[in-house]
Amino acid sequence: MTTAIPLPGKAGDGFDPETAGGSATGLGHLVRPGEIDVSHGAILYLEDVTVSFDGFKALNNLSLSIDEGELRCVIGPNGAGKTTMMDVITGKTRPDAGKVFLGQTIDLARLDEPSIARIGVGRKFQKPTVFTSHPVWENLELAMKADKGWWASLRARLDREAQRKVEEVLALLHLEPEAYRLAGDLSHGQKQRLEIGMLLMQQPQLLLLDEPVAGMTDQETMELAELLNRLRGTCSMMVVEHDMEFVAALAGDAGRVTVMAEGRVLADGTLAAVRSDEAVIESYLGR
Ligand SMILES: Nc1ncnc2c1ncn2[C@@H]1O[C@H](COP(=O)(O)OP(=O)(O)OP(=O)(O)O)[C@@H](O)[C@H]1O
Repeated sequence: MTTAIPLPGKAGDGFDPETAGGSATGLGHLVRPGEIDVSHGAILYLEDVTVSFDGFKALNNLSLSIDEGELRCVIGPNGAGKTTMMDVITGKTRPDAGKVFLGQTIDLARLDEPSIARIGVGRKFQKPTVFTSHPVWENLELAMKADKGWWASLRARLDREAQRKVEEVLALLHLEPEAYRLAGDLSHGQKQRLEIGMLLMQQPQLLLLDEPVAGMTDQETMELAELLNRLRGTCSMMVVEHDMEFVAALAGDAGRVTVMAEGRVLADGTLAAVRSDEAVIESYLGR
């Protein structure tokens, strides 16, 4: 199955099918703009990824894959390499070795940060970054317009399309009553939800969330868990988090949780399985 995504696909936009696609990787065919090949089920595939900082291996032969539509929680002690992994996926850090693929054919290790964002990988950092002096709805509209290369030529369509999309995302975020408030006046939890909404405006295929509930109240934490659960099926997600209540609300009984330690996967399975894993108890969760 292939999934259509809005790609700019024009000269000079940083996306190069020759280097992104199959001819460069030996996978047999080129990636056409607008498609992510998830025919083997995986939206993200990392194999033996290593990143060294002055000889220290922040990632040490890290291998993992995420299925299309999956919501994967990643946990692990400080310094396990979770942020470095996200840096590699988003093109912020180049791996010294290993494979990093979006779908079957898009070699992320060969693309720069803006190109990776544009082909559908959205990233949410820990701190919310919203346009505080603009109303909530305008933050969403601006996020859509930020994808300027593609939209500029579709200006007439943009207004209708943007309005529909803003309304849809506001409803999804449960921020309709706040639509006309300044983003700077929102609570911390609402700002975090708004920023996720800004990423959704760009229709990501894969959303990476780095410790999204840090600093949130319990209620805000559960509201965010509900939002991410509502997003299931619309995009694949990887959530790095230390808050185990939040992880439990996302993973449920059957969801897969990956535990990282020392730059690699220490354990992987249901939350109950990793919680009872001796190595995980030893290195992270404690008794
Ligand atoms: N730019 C860098 N230069 C040197 N060392 C780095 C750099 N970035 C990360 N590291 C080191 O790599 C290791 C992994 O860091 P990383 O931030 O990826 O871990 P983490 O699992 O995200 O931790 P936390 O849960 O605290 O956010 C750490 O020991 C960190 O000090």
